Amino acid sequence: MTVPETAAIPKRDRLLRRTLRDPVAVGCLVVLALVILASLAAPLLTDYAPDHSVLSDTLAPMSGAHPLGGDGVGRDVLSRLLYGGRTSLLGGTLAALVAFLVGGPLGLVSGFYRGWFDAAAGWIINVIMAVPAIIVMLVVMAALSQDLNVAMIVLGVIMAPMVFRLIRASVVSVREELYVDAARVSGLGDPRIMRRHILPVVVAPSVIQATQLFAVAIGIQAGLSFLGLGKASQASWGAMLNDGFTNVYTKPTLLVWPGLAMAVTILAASLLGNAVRDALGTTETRVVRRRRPAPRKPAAGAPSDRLLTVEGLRVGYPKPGGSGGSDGDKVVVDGVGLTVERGEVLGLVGESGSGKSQTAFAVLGLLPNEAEVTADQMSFAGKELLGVSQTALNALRGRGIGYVPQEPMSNLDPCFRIGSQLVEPMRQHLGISRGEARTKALELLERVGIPDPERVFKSYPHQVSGGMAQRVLIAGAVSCDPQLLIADEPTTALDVTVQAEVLDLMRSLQQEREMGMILVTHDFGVVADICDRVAVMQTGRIVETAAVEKIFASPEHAYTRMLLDSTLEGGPARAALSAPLKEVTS
Ligand SMILES: Nc1ncnc2c1ncn2[C@@H]1O[C@H](COP(=O)(O)OP(=O)(O)OP(=O)(O)O)[C@@H](O)[C@H]1O
Repeated sequence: MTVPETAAIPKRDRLLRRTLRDPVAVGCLVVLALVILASLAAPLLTDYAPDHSVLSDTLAPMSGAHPLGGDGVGRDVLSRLLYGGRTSLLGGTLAALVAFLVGGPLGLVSGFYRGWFDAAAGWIINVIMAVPAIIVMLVVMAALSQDLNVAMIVLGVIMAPMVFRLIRASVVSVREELYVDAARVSGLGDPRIMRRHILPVVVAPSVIQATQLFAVAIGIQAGLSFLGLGKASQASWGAMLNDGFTNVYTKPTLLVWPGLAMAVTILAASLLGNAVRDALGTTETRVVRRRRPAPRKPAAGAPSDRLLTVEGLRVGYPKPGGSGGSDGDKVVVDGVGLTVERGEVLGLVGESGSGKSQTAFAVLGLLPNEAEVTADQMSFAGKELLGVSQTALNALRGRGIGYVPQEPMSNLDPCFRIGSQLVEPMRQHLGISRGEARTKALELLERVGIPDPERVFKSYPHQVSGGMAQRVLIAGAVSCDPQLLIADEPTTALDVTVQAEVLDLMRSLQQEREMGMILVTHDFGVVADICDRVAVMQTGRIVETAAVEKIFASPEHAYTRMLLDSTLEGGPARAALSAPLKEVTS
């Protein structure tokens, strides 16, 4: 289990540097820069004001005085082209900016928090979309202002739904990623999760959208001025097109210059957007798992060594098309009770679908929003877990309760180096400096058996093996010194030889730190290796809880016997561990 030697760690180049490697992007940037510079430098490049009209220059040919000639009313075409560029660039920028200012935050909050805010924002967005854009802009211009910039601000509001939908969809897909859940489990708060995991994913589609909106807005603004709207003193490419059409038979070149300017600007903006998207790369979406806090009873006083107390835990989901009442729920955890003492490992075993993960997620507060969670008691170290705020849960997760997931790769954010994913939760929970967190992270990586911690620290998740990634997650889970570790089938996704090593590591960490641990598994071999007590689950209920020796020696429940029989008959022999196994009798 080493980082592949051939996989040199690539530099995470800055966006600009990566974009500049694309010749198309460089060409587009040059074109846009020239258009912007020429518009800004208009007073230096021409002596004529854009609305200065000289009768004798009407339809004047190209000359030294008028390099692009005169238009239908004797104005200098070059001057109007340059000053018109200002109007178009400003209009495009205003519309895109307003669309993002309105749609961006709404999409972010809606996608992240969903619920009533999402419903209300969706309703407002639908109303905006139902509004006929051109008519509204015509009315605004006719009734309120002849200023094209005002029309562009209105256009920005009208285009905001596009931004809203794009950003909301991006946020919804990424907030359901396992690594976002993992960040939550490690106790990171919403603002930090949003900044680190959500915003980077939103940037790429936003850049494309911004360039498209910019281009569309330039086209619409030209259309408005082509119709004769806007102040007469406000030079624009659309007004130039209008003048060109009026004189299309006598001087068709009047159409060429504004048409060319618009085409080049819009094309450059669109191609630049594509190039930036390519430089940013795309993101994939993965498995869905969400969480929900639920209301419940206050915690009763807990014995001093008792870490976790769960009594009467019930998790249900509304059946599709059901009435929504608890009677119509599909119950997946039904009256579960369990306890974990300091330094104790509790195995939670059962067949697939028996409710083991749902029980673990209920304790972590990571169940989906639609889950109905109730319990007579669910407390950690005397603190109630049900019905508490997300802030309180965030403070607890990572620091009080650590979590080791089943699939290591999907629980690491592919966009960030491993080191940064270890350092952030430590800085937040332990209040230590970046340097201290880095040192601690390197020590932890070494402790979990990673041979070259410096190198792995700087690696991206795709550069390490599955077993290595699981070690990284174990290091992360114990990094803030939790009292309780919840491990959900931590070795299932690993190959057999690595499974034994990872189990060995978890056991030694648990013993050395005197952590309580819940080990979710369907493997009695794992139970024998590592657990002190076992709770056997069948169809959402715990049917038997006993010391591991007792379970193997004299299982009481028929289901436990059936599970043991199926495990012991012809099951593959497990690899030997470096630490001694628990003595079990069968
Ligand atoms: N969001 C959900 N909506 C409805 N039912 C769900 C949802 N999530 C899980 N379930 C159901 O809950 C039951 C218990 O699932 P759980 O994941 O806890 O099983 P498990 O014992 O951990 O199995 P495995 O070992 O396969 O993970 C399953 O029948 C599953 O289909």
